[in-house]
Amino acid sequence: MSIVAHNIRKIGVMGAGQMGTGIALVSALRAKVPVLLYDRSPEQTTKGLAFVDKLLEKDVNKGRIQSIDAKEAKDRIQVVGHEEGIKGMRDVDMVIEAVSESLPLKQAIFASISITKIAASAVPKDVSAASEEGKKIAGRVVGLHFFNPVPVMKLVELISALQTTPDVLNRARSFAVACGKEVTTSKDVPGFVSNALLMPFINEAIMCLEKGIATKEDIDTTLKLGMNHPMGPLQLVVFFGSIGLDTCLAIQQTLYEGTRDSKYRPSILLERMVDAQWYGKKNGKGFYEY
Ligand SMILES: NC(=O)c1ccc[n+]([C@@H]2O[C@H](COP(=O)([O-])OP(=O)(O)OC[C@H]3O[C@@H](n4cnc5c(N)ncnc54)[C@H](O)[C@@H]3O)[C@@H](O)[C@H]2O)c1
Repeated sequence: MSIVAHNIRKIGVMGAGQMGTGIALVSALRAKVPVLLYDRSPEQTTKGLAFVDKLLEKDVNKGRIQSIDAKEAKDRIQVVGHEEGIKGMRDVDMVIEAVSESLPLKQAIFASISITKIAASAVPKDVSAASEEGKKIAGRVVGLHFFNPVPVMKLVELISALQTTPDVLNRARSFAVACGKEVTTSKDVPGFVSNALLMPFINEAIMCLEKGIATKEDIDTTLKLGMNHPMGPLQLVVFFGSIGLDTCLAIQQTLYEGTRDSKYRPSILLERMVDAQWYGKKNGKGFYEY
């Protein structure tokens, strides 16, 4: 596939949490694009910038980049002040949204985010989604699914909404490539490819444990040594640190409800673990003790 020029001269990143700062960093360091970073919490922005400094310093110390590259990358990231807020993002070619989900929506993270729905909601109320103007507005929305930690994980999953124009899709792909990522494309389905495969895999491993088919250690060892996975599914389920079993359950429930396919039924043991508030690494107790 030929790569089109992304023609992105400046980006805005909304949210300076784990994902937002990672995205700002790869955009500034790899794609060498100026970044405007905005977070509703100034403390979070300060924390995010300190994290960027730490990662750049580590790259320099390990000889992966020169200190001049680190300095230039850092200089490309500018914080949008609180007074300006979102309006400070006016003159950018692309805005990447990486804010936390609101609590009711949090239930749906990763699995239910319909890019098509987000694109439709970009159309102002007084404009018809079927009009030329409506299609043009919604056509500019595209899904770029980065993985945590962004500077380390090599993948970006690219998701086209029903409305996304081919030009926007191609430019988004080029941008992700410029950020040093490999890009895969997924249709806009619950979980995209990544979580539609990963979550049932983890859920099935929990079902094996629930049915007493094998011990947790044996389930993990089977996949590690037999299939060369870097870690077993019950270790992986909490590897994401801040995520945990509660989020896994929410994703699995969303896959189940979003597809109405019984193969996605969440394991009862997973539900009970969450009832017990044993979420994994993030609070110290899960299938293993942390
Ligand atoms: N952490 C992961 O492993 C991971 C992986 C892939 C996708 N995601 C998704 O990426 C998004 C961000 O996740 P994260 O882990 O970086 O979360 P996070 O909680 O670390 O950071 C989110 C940031 O968004 C800010 N924020 C919230 N509402 C805002 C608003 N209206 N305007 C500006 N800033 C706002 C918060 O202050 C916070 O700093 C979420 O939607 C999450 O589902 C996360």
